[in-house]
Amino acid sequence: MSKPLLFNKMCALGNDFVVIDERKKPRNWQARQVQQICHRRFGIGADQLLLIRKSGKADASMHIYNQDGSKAKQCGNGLRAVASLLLTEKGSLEVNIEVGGYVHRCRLVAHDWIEVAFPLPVVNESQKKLMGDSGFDHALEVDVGNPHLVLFRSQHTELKDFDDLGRVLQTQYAGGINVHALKQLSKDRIYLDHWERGTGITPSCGSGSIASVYAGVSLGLLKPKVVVENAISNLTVECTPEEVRLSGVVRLIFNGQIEVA
Ligand SMILES: N[C@H](CCC[C@H](N)C(=O)O)C(=O)O
Repeated sequence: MSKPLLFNKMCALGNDFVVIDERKKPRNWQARQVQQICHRRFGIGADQLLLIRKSGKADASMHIYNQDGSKAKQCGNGLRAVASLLLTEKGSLEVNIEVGGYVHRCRLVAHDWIEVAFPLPVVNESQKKLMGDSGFDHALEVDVGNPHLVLFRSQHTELKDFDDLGRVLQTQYAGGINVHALKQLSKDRIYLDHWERGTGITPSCGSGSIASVYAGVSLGLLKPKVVVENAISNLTVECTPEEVRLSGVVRLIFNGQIEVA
């Protein structure tokens, strides 16, 4: 029998993570092992598995697997979760975490409120033919280190069959895409629904919130600082000329150990 792995179960507005510290000994993860850990009946249950590893240029690095075992290149809420653990460990107000070569500055704002800084995303008009009678006014593709499709819907259009739409869109993008439906409530407030690649519908998505606000700002629809309402609670996204800051609550739910076959 293999040695049990210690884990922390973290939650950021319903976007949930299993975090394993591999700074001493990284392991080679197989997709089925990730699926087992993230499974909501046969495992711990999570949208993503996050691995903390050593970094040559930051306090630590974060590596991400989606619930289906695929690798992800970025995870904004996950970064806030890992930052929260490292901030407690370090007993400081700031920690630097590397993801895919970029070093993110992560800050403790208040008790369980964590802010992380991201480089400016890259925005492109979507060339896909999904507007038609879909009820969306606009679609932008946004790269936040991982790929996002931001769909702008009018205040009065009901969001129908979002799970089906998310699934269909995966077939239109090589490698899949994270999908967000944005409802603008005012110049500094939006509501977001999220469909994450490798996971499906989830109540919140940090990189998706950054992508959505940045897309809205680049269209001139939003102010640089926006409250993002999600199904459960709110995040704040602030765009400056140099970076985008994502902040909100993140909580440690429980910790334990699991055997991975
Ligand atoms: N939950 C994450 C996003 C996971 C993205 C992943 N599904 C991908 O394949 O890019 C967040 O808070 O940013």
